[in-house]
Amino acid sequence: MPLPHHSSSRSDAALLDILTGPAPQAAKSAFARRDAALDPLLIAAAAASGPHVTRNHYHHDFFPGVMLPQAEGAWDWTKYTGEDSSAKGARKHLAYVSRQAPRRQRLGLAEEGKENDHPREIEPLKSADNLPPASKKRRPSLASSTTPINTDVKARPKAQSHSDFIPHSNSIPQSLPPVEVKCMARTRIPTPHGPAFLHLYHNNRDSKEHLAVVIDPAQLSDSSGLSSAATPIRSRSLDAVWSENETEMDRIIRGAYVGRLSSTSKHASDPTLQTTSSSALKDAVPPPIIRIHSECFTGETIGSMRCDCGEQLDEAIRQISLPIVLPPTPQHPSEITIPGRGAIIYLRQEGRGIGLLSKIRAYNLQDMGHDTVTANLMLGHKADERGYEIAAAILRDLNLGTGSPNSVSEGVRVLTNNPDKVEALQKEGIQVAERVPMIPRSWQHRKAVADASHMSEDTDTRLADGRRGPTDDEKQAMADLGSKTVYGDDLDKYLRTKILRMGHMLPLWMEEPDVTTIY
Ligand SMILES: Nc1nc2c(ncn2[C@@H]2O[C@H](COP(=O)(O)OP(=O)(O)OP(=O)(O)O)[C@@H](O)[C@H]2O)c(=O)[nH]1
Repeated sequence: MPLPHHSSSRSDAALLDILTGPAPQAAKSAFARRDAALDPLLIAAAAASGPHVTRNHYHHDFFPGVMLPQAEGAWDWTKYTGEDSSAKGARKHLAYVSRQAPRRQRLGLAEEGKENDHPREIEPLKSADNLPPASKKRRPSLASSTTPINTDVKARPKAQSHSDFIPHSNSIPQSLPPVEVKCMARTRIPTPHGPAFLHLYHNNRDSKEHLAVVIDPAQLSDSSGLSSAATPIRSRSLDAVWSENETEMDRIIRGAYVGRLSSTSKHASDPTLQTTSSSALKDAVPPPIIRIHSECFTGETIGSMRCDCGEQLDEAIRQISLPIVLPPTPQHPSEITIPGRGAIIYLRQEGRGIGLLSKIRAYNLQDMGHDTVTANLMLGHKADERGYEIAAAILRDLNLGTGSPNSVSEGVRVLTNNPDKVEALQKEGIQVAERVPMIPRSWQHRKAVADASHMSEDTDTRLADGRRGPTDDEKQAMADLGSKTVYGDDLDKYLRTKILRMGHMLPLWMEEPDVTTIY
């Protein structure tokens, strides 16, 4: 059957003629034409119209097929010798020109702004389609907060306070709207430590998809949570009604359901239902553990042993999932064990907010003898460019640590060694009941081995010699505690700098005569 002759195909053909046909005489004087078989500007335009590329992706300069000799129209790079065929013996100088605007311009950075402090340029959230009406209760003032806190901030080294490097939230330009977050989707993720529920968030501050990993047995319960020992951790924005036309299936597909989703069980959540636990055990349940975790491609994806980020993420899921033993009470004379619960807020802040490209450059500086702080400063970055306003907004959306009557708990326990995270959350009105230290696994293993065998003489000698590789006993202990354990000189240097220059609240075990005192 002959194809219908559409006007669009005529205009396409005309466009093709203009692009590839002989240059008309009139145009010659006005514009210089580019009639090369492969016009680099056209290729650049095609590449630029591809999927959105953020500065944290590694696609810059990617032109599909150009490097492949077999690709149609591609330059055969296997024939490239570096010699200029037109000028015998002369070396061809290929100018490399970056197509990226200067970093500040690309990010729209205010002179002293942080990575997360820029208004989102793409599809900003409208408050109308975002959150259900927030509680009228005012956020508790920090000054009036009486919650005991074990942050031990005073113990931070005086020599180089980390807060010198991190701008505080009051440095955010006044013109920025308050942070709003919306949970776009949620799903169940089985992990080696038990089930978790991944929540994906959009926000009005940056164009990154930040995440929350929620661990809470109530996520699998079909009931509203009234009967469970603790109030369930649920996202207000996810459970809200998004539109009048939204069907039950729409809600379920985006994750607004209760219980375990299966072919026979599909129950959309009911945003009007009260989810606060009425259990007598409620007050005995300790505050949930939360961790604010920054993305680290190298540590989490390729198992880099330069940092402990990969193991920290795994360790956080493990610790939050640990069962909680409730002590006996007059109402419940015997111990009760309930599953662990809490959340990890996973922020897309690669390299403490400087991005993967800069972090890779920083690693090269570190290999040349500079520490992680100096390397950042040498590249024109701050030691730490992270902000935690979005993390606090996600915690508020999950009703964690807000202190409001329907809050999951009065406060939260924060799994971190970084005092700045604690301070930042408190400034945002999150009630921090306690800081839980993150002990590097290699230290935990040494402690475990020391406890078990009182340290073999061999290990004592090894430590006295300043060597830090694990013995066979320690390796066995590592296998018991989890396989993703990192150790080595690079990591030791990194941890040392975090303690000495960034104020991280960990004892400097390398200089402890007795390693059993690392706690
Ligand atoms: N710039 C830079 N970033 C790094 C380096 N090593 C790890 N990171 C990043 O640091 C972030 C994790 O920060 P950490 O300092 O390990 O931990 P923290 O989150 O501040 O503190 P904790 O809560 O105690 O773990 C991730 O985004 C990593 O990509 C490094 O050498 N240079």
